[in-house]
Amino acid sequence: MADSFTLNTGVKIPSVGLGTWQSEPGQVKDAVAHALKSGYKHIDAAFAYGNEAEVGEALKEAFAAGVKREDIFVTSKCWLTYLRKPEACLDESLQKLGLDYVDLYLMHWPVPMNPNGNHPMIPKHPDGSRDLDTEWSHIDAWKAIEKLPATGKAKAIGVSNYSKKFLEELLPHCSIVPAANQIENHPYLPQQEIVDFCTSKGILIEAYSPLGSTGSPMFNEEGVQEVAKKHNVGPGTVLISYQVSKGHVVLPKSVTPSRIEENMKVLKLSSDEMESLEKIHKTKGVTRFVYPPFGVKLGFPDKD
Ligand SMILES: NC(=O)C1=CN([C@@H]2O[C@H](COP(=O)(O)OP(=O)(O)OC[C@H]3O[C@@H](n4cnc5c(N)ncnc54)[C@H](OP(=O)(O)O)[C@@H]3O)[C@@H](O)[C@H]2O)C=CC1
Ligand SMILES: O=C[C@H](O)[C@@H](O)[C@@H](O)[C@H](O)C(=O)O
Repeated sequence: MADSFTLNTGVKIPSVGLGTWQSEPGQVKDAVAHALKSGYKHIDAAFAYGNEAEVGEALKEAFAAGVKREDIFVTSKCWLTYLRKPEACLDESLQKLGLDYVDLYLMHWPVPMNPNGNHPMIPKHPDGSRDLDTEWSHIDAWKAIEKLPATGKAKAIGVSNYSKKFLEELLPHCSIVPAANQIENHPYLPQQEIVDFCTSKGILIEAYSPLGSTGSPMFNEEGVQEVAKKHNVGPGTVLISYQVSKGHVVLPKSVTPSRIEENMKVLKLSSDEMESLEKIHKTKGVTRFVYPPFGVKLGFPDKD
């Protein structure tokens, strides 16, 4: 199975990366340290996760112990209240991570939010709805992000949570085609439409919430369990291997040492097994586990 894929910049990206969303301060440093000791070469971080300083502590210790910066692939993401000035968000992330550059920098969602609202991260209107920056489009945001590779602070740039509809809007305006689109992906949400579109444009898919997010609900799916039984592995290994078999980077999150190790295991699944996993959503229905209430249509067929 592929240990890495190649971005449209020509740079390799390790196929499995450690997720860090909701990895609590007090736990995330140990999780990243354990992952790096166990052989992970890829960490998925974000400004919005509020834990990049601890991720940075683990990286710093690993580098001091002999791990080379150039052997680790680090992703961060520009938060939505910074989409008018992404370099400022990147600078804050770099400072916290203790790095001079990230390997990949993503627009977290194509939804600019008011940078001068009542909260630095999730500004809201008095009625509780999210306070969006309606004068700044996701295309304006991408144009600002396109300036970052020239600074040397982001080796590659990409997007996250882009539907086919939004990418079709964006691509005609791009000087740099996004290197990746990080989207939710698992057998209840294969998103084949956006996957095929990205593949046709040379945009690599990164699968987030591959286990179904918090509490790994996809572990309960019988179709996944059946394949797991055949290989005498846990359902997580099947869910992770499913993504790598599809040519996707996969980003399982865990703060539990044994799970962090388990999640590195990638199996070759047969075409029959892949077919059975691909079919699950047709009978069990489509489920999207991560969909914040932005109050805008993001163009995903299951949400329109
Ligand atoms: N771009 C975006 O908008 C988004 C990006 N992401 C990225 O993708 C990553 C992964 O997605 P996420 O939503 O965190 O969810 P995951 O699908 O990775 O599931 C994480 C959950 O599964 C549990 N778990 C992990 N491994 C195992 C295992 N082997 N056995 C049993 N349980 C397990 C974890 O528990 P525990 O930690 O307690 O072990 C946690 O509760 C994120 O951390 C983030 O980096 C995620 C969502 C949105
Ligand atoms: O990466 C993880 C997710 O996208 C997360 O950052 C968002 O869902 C955020 O909590 C929000 O409410 O908008």
